[in-house]
Amino acid sequence: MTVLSVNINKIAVLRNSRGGDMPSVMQAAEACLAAGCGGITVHPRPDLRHIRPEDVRALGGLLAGTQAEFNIEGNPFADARGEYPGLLRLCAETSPAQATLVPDGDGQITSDHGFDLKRDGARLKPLVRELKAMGCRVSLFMDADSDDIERVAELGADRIEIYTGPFAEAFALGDWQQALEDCAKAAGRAQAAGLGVNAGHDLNQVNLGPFLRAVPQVDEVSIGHALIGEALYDGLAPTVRNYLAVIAAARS
Ligand SMILES: CC(=O)[C@@H](O)[C@H](O)COP(=O)(O)O
Ligand SMILES: NCC(=O)COP(=O)(O)O
Repeated sequence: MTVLSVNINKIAVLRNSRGGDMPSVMQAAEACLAAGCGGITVHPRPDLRHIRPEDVRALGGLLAGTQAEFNIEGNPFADARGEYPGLLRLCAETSPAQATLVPDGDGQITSDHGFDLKRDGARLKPLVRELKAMGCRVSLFMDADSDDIERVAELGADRIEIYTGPFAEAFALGDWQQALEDCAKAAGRAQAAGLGVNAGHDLNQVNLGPFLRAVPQVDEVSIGHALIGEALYDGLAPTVRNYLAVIAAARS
């Protein structure tokens, strides 16, 4: 069954807008876990606009006592600049089940592209090795139409995360067959190369079912923006359960 990992960045955005601890990132994670999600995802960024290092550490402690997976996403190159306790240091401190490396620029509003491994492969390789030595599964954020999928395995990583933003955008416009085919092809190539397949970005309760039916290899979806938005109307636990029902229906 495809695992649902809930990205709780947006809980932190709301909290940070006032300071204090309302809404609580920890309470939100506990509610998602109690509702049956299989993991919690966070994507700390150097500007600390949402999830902060202390959140990552506290979540690491919470997740360590459960069967659920902790997935930390982020740009591993920010560590080298020493500006904040970046992805590798946070992984060393919290031992997540999975580290997902994403080639974000610091100023980006959100992630909008996967790795170009011809450019970044050589400097990613030692970082992948370092994370694997910590015991993390390593996933690389990749565009669905990338011609570098097999290279992910050569770098020693375990999975790709397909960047589903273009599919979600095409779906909203009602013309999504090509984007979906690109995702299905990327998943097939990853599987043939011995890699697992994750997917995420702008997935929601409407586009998730068609996506999963077309891409049967998907091990995990990480979903945040839409899920937290929908939870404002329906509640966090019912919304998580709605996503689990979409996944179960697509996999039945
Ligand atoms: C890699 C990815 O698609 C997500 O991690 C997404 O970028 C969430 O980060 P934000 O909440 O900062 O948009
Ligand atoms: N890896 C994708 C993720 O964690 C959530 O992305 P989004 O649902 O907030 O767009």
